Amino acid sequence: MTEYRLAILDDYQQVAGDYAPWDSLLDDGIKVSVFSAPFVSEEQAVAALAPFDAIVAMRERTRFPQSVLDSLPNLKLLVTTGMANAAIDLEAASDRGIVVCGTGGSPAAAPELTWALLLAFARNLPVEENSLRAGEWQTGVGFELEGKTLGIVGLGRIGKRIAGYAKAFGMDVLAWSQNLTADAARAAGARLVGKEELFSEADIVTLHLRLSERTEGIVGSEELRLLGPDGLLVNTARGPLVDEAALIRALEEGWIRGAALDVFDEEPLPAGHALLHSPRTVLTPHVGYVTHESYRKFYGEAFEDVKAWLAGEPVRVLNG
Ligand SMILES: NC(=O)c1ccc[n+]([C@@H]2O[C@H](COP(=O)([O-])OP(=O)(O)OC[C@H]3O[C@@H](n4cnc5c(N)ncnc54)[C@H](O)[C@@H]3O)[C@@H](O)[C@H]2O)c1
Ligand SMILES: O=C(O)[C@H](O)CO
Repeated sequence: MTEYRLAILDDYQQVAGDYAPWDSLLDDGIKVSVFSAPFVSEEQAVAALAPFDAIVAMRERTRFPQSVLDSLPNLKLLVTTGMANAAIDLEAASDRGIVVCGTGGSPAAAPELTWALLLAFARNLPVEENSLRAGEWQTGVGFELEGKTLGIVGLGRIGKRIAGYAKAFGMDVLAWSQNLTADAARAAGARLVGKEELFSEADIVTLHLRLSERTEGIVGSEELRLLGPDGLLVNTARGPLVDEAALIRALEEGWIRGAALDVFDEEPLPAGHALLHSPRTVLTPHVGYVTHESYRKFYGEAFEDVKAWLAGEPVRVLNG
């Protein structure tokens, strides 16, 4: 039996072992090593991962550009969680004959976190909780969602669910993205408007676009000024959709009421970062997908991918 080496990059919550019996792969001739700390540089990743034939990489923390892939001479299988991972150069992997696989995810995880952030901001939950623990009773005054207007930027899988939640809360729903049609917006319970109208009319704007050259920096000073001093920006999609310097300025100078954010330009968010100290932010550390249900899918299906690949059976190939 050929012996393979599998690396599991378990550098988020270190829970891979709770969701799949990795050690049992030894019976199939696979020796498993688990890495629980992130590789902060390409050099570190290459030095640690060069001996491995297969890698399971949790989301996008470890980057696999061409330079890294070309330096992993044994690599034949790369499994990422979810069906898209912008940190992997799929073309370079194909050129090297590396099979890249994905897994499903839990569709409710990110929408529910988005709604939790929105409600937490609206009702000052972090402030109320901190002050209660510090011995105070009732600190701020919140606002209600019913009757407010929500602007959704990107009406894909997550944006559509958010439109449904907003309707259930009695909100008016506007939507915009570069390729959204009026019919698709209507089918989701939203009204298609222009970008400018969305930012000027909405009380809350929530971003649900994929990040690409087309969408990077899609929210800048102009949009933040249109959102206005009562407006809230929510971003659980990707940090670079927003011009972060403009956002910091908007928060410092009160162009907007605040921002509820799960994603950032640089992750983990560096100590001392301006967003950490703003009284106008509610923040979570990129945990939109971090639920037992997601992890069961991520690791369970990654395990199945490895087993299927070993058996020469079809796998969920991303670069096929
Ligand atoms: N915070 C988290 O943990 C978390 C969890 C899951 C998803 N996300 C992010 O949420 C966002 C929305 O996810 P989704 O599953 O709804 O996405 P989706 O694939 O359904 O697409 C969402 C929107 O992005 C647009 N889009 C698709 N490909 C694009 C491209 N190449 N360039 C520009 N726009 C493109 C689509 O037209 C649509 O409007 C993504 O950025 C995703 O990475 C974050
Ligand atoms: O897009 C996703 O699946 C999450 O943001 C994790 O990277």
